[in-house]
Amino acid sequence: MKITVIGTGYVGLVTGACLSEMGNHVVCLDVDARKIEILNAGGIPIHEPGLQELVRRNAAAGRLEFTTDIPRAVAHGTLQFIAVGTPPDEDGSADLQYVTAAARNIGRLMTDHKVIVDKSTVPVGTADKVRAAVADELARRGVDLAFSVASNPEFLKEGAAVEDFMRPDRIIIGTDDERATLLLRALYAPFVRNHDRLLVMDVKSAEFSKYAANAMLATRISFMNELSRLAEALGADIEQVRVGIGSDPRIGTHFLYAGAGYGGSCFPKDVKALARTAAEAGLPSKMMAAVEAVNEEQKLVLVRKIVAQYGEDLSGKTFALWGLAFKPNTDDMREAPSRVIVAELLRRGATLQAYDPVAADEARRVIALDLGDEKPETRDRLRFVSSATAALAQADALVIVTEWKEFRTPDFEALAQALADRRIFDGRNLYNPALVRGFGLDYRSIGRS
Ligand SMILES: NC(=O)C1=CN([C@@H]2O[C@H](COP(=O)(O)OP(=O)(O)OC[C@H]3O[C@@H](n4cnc5c(N)ncnc54)[C@H](O)[C@@H]3O)[C@@H](O)[C@H]2O)C=CC1
Ligand SMILES: O=C(O)[C@H]1O[C@H](OP(=O)(O)OP(=O)(O)OC[C@H]2O[C@@H](n3ccc(=O)[nH]c3=O)[C@H](O)[C@@H]2O)[C@H](O)[C@@H](O)[C@@H]1O
Repeated sequence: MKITVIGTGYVGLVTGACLSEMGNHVVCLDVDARKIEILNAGGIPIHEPGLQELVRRNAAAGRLEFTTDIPRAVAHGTLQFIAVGTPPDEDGSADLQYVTAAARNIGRLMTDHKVIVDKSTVPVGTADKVRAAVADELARRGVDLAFSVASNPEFLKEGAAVEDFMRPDRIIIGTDDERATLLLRALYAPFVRNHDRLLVMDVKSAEFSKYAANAMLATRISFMNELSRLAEALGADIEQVRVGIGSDPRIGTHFLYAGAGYGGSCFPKDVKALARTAAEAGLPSKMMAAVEAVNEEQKLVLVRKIVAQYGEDLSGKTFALWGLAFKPNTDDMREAPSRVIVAELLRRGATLQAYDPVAADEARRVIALDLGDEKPETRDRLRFVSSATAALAQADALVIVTEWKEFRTPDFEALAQALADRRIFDGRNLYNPALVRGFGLDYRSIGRS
C-alpha cells in the first residue's frame, strides 16, 4: 500500500519504518528539515533499539522515504497517518494545532480519495475536527472529493517501540467507514497473528481508549508510589508488597514499580489532558488530580531523603548521578524526574557528576534550558561525565535515577571505596538492601524502611 506518515518523531518514524518492513511504500513527512536531513543522510534523530537498522534496510530498498515536501507527501499515500505532537496547552488540554495543520494540508492538496488516520493521541471529538478542517479546505478550493477519517491510537513504549509496534497487544481502529476498515484491517493483518487483537470500534471510543489506557497505567504507578511512602512509615517493604499483590491475576504484575515518579512525553500530558476533558464535560476527575499530585511529590522523594540526611544546605557535597533519561533505553528527557532532582540539588548548593549511557547530549540541552535563569556559579556545579565510574570520583554519595541495565550489578566493593560517605540513594530499587549493606554501604531506596 502507499502510505504517508505526517510527523517523523518517535511514533511517526517507528510507524513508517515498521509499515515499510511489511512491504508498504511509505513516505515520511516532517516540517523539521533537520530531522529529514539526518534521516536522508542515513542517520537517525532518536535513540530507539532496532530502529536504525530497520530504517536503513527499508530506505535502501526504496520502500521508506523522508521528505519535507508537503505536496509530494499528500499526493503519495492512499492512507495518510497523522503522527504529529499533541503537547499540553497552558490549561492542560491537548494542543491540536499540529494535527489541524496536517489535516488542512491534506484538504488543501488532495486530488483523490484519502483515508486520514489519527495516530497522535487526541481528545475525544478530534476526528470530527479533522474531518471539518479537511472539508473546509476542500470547500475553499470548490472541490468535491470524498475522504474517510479514522482513529488508530498508538500504544508503543519508548525503548521498546519497534518490538511493541511489530507485536502489539492490540490494535484499535475507530471508524464507521467501510473503506477505512477494509484498508486498515489489511494493513495491520501481518502484525496481528491473533486476529482477536484487532479491535474495530466507533471513533470516539477509540480516541477515549488511548487516554483510558495511559490514565490507568499512570494511576497504578501513583498508587504504588503513595503506598511506598506508607510502607516506609509502617516498616513494610514495597517490593514484597508488589510481588504479593501482583501474583493475583486480577491485579497483574506489570506497572507496579514504585520509583522516582513517572515521566516521559505521554503520562504527564495525557493525565492532564484527561483531567481537562473531564472538567470541560462538567465531570471533574478527582482521580486524575490525585494521580498527578502524587507524581509531582514523588519526583521530590529522593531530594527529600537527601535533605533528611544532610540538611537543606548541600554546599560542599558532591553527588554521583546515575541515569538522566525518563526511563532506560531512550534518550528522551521529556518530563524526566532527573530534571527536577538536578534543579533541586543544585539550588541547595550540591555539586553533581551526572552520567547517562545515551541521554547525556539531550540532557545537556534540556537542563541548560531548565537552568536558564540560574547563576553561572549554580550551573557550573553540574558536570556531565562519560562513565558510571567517572561519576563516582570524589563523590560523597550516589543517586540512582534511571534503571539502566549497566547499573544493575555494580562492583559494590568499589562503590564502598569510592563514595566518601558510603551512601546510595536509589530511586529505582535496583538492589537487595541486605546485600548492599553487607558491603558497608548505607542504602536508601523507595518504600523499604
Ligand atoms: N512518544 C511515544 O512513545 C508515544 C507518543 N504517542 C503520541 O503520538 C504523537 C506524537 O508523539 P511523538 O512521536 O513522541 O512526538 P515527536 O515530538 O517526537 O514528533 C512529532 C513530529 O511531528 C512534526 N510535525 C509537527 N507538525 C507537523 C506538520 N504539520 N507536518 C509534518 N510534521 C509535523 C514535528 O516536527 C515532530 O518531528 C503524540 O500525540 C503522542 O502523544 C503515542 C504513543 C507513544
Ligand atoms: O502514550 C504513550 O506515549 C505511551 O506512554 C507509555 O509509554 P512510555 O511513556 O514510553 O514509557 P513507560 O514504560 O510507560 O514509562 C513511563 C514512565 O513510568 C515510569 N514507570 C513505569 C512502570 C512502573 O511500574 N513504574 C514507573 O515508575 C517509568 O519510569 C517512566 O518514567 C505507555 O506505556 C505506552 O503504552 C504509551 O503508548
